[in-house]
Amino acid sequence: MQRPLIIALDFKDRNEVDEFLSHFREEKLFVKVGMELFYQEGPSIISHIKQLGHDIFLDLKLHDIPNTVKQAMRGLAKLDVDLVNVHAAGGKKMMTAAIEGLIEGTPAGKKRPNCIAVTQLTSTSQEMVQDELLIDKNLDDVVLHYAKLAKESGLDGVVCSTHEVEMLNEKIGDSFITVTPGIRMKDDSAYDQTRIATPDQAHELGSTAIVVGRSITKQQNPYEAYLHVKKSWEGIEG
Ligand SMILES: O=C(O)c1cc(=O)[nH]c(=O)n1[C@@H]1O[C@H](COP(=O)(O)O)[C@@H](O)[C@H]1O
Repeated sequence: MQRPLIIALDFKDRNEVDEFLSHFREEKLFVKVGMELFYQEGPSIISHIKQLGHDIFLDLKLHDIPNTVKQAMRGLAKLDVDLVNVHAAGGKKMMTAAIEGLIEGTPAGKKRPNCIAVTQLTSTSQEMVQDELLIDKNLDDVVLHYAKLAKESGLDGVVCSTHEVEMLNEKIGDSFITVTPGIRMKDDSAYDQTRIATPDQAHELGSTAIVVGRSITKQQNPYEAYLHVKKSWEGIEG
């Protein structure tokens, strides 16, 4: 992966997507389709965006018994997306099954989508890990453990916060993909995110890719906001 800036298309329908993408003229983008949009529009939204020439991260965060995840991934592999994900909390058997499903479902001659595992959501704090998930460990240790499980299961990388990237690059190696949401420009509201960072911090710390939603999509001028985030991510501006 060439260190993409992934825009989260967290919109309610195709009309909102088209309106948003109309600001971008000829630019080739890497976009993320998540639950909000996919549950409403279904697979046709993927072919629609593909026809426009953009790369796609299909973010459905699969988390179920191994067989269900395997069969679901067989289907998703046929959609010709570039990146999919699961929750690492589903365990090694589930993650291995996800890869098997992707391999089986990928049409001959095509490359299977990369598959990454969510370690701990960027909305999760140390307090939540202890008080709600009842995991009596440091959040960093939990992220590292889940990342190791993902690696052992044959996945291509993880979703984590920017704050864990240096540790993962050091302990697992920087060819393991780290996709980091929770990205905010300096003065933006964090909203529901907890472990946040600016794009230039993500650049400095070595994220493979950043995922940016509201700091672009909810701005008055999304194209300007995108250019601003992009410069920061490329280390050109803070
Ligand atoms: O898998 C994800 O993309 C994801 C994982 C995670 O830990 N945190 C997280 O925010 N995301 C997604 O990244 C996007 C972040 O959006 P903003 O908070 O608006 O920038 C949303 O679409 C989330 O679903």
